[in-house]
Amino acid sequence: MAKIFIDGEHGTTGLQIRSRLAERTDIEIISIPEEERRNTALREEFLREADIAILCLPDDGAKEAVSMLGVSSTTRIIDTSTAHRVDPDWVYGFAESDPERPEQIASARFVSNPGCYSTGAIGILKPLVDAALLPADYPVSINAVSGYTGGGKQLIAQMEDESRPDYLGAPHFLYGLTLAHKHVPEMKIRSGLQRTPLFSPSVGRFAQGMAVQVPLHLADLDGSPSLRSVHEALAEHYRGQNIVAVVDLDESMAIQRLDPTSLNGKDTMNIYVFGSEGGEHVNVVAVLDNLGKGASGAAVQNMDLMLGITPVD
Ligand SMILES: NC(=O)C1=CN([C@@H]2O[C@H](COP(=O)(O)OP(=O)(O)OC[C@H]3O[C@@H](n4cnc5c(N)ncnc54)[C@H](OP(=O)(O)O)[C@@H]3O)[C@@H](O)[C@H]2O)C=CC1
Ligand SMILES: CC(=O)N[C@@H](CCC(=O)OP(=O)(O)O)C(=O)O
Repeated sequence: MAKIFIDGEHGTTGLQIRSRLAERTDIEIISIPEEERRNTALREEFLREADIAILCLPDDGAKEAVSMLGVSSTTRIIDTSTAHRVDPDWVYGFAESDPERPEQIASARFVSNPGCYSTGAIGILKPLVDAALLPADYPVSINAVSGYTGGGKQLIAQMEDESRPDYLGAPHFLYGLTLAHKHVPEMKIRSGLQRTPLFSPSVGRFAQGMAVQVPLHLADLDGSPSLRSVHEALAEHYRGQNIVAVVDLDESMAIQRLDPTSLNGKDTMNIYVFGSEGGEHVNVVAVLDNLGKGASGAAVQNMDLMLGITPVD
């Protein structure tokens, strides 16, 4: 039976992976006690013992775990941090990106789990670049709102604990205001863009959930496609899998308000195409749970692919 070690299992992403694996009898979880979570010697022992280590640590902790294992170890790694997401030696673990990706993940030693915002943005942008609709030098803007668990234990405490001196009382705040968020290189490279996208993130006073919007000028896309052509390209890309759904165009057209928490607790993502027939613009929006397809759900999906396990519904 494959041994799984979640390094950082007592953090936000780690706990969610743990709960997804709680009922599984086809794998063995090797678990570090919470009070020993920063015991480097014990972590190294568990990292070496595991068949797959899932790193749920900040970037520096993830890099440290990889270097502790060294090249001779056979432990396979899924890293949920940003540390290896544009590293060419790591397989980017977005299984729905292209037809070859599930097999590449299945045979990889090193898999980098996509970021939460990046899953929404790349999930919209890459299929449009691949379909030769979105020019790689298009000046893309990405606007997003995340639930506050996206900021891990630190932001959760700041949003929930009113007694803290750094308590954040805002119902919604913008950040990344200089457009230099750490996810930008990942979004650019993994979407196949040549021009750096403008990314404007924000956080709302809700724990989980996320909406990522990419508004586009139809006339500046290759071939000036219609709204329906953009929808069809996305629907075609995601045909034949059950994680990313491209919502029916007429159904999308009827939506007036979109709730970023609508997929909470699920490991799937919805993509909506908005606009008016014959209009100038298309607004493509992804909704996901930042801790589902945006992190822990995707990590479990990648683990199953690496173990050759087909999940049962
Ligand atoms: N939250 C989210 O929505 C998403 C998070 N991610 C990524 O997942 C990773 C983990 O994030 P998240 O779960 O939110 O963070 P948390 O801060 O909630 O949890 C991190 C955990 O790792 C522990 N830890 C930190 N540094 C070390 C270290 N050097 N050695 C051992 N343990 C350590 C922390 O312990 P302690 O309590 O002592 O600090 C904590 O238990 C990050 O890289 C993040 O970018 C990815 C996608 C979405
Ligand atoms: C709301 C919030 O603070 N979000 C985090 C990103 C979430 C995260 O941890 O980043 P990854 O998904 O790439 O790992 C941030 O902006 O830094």
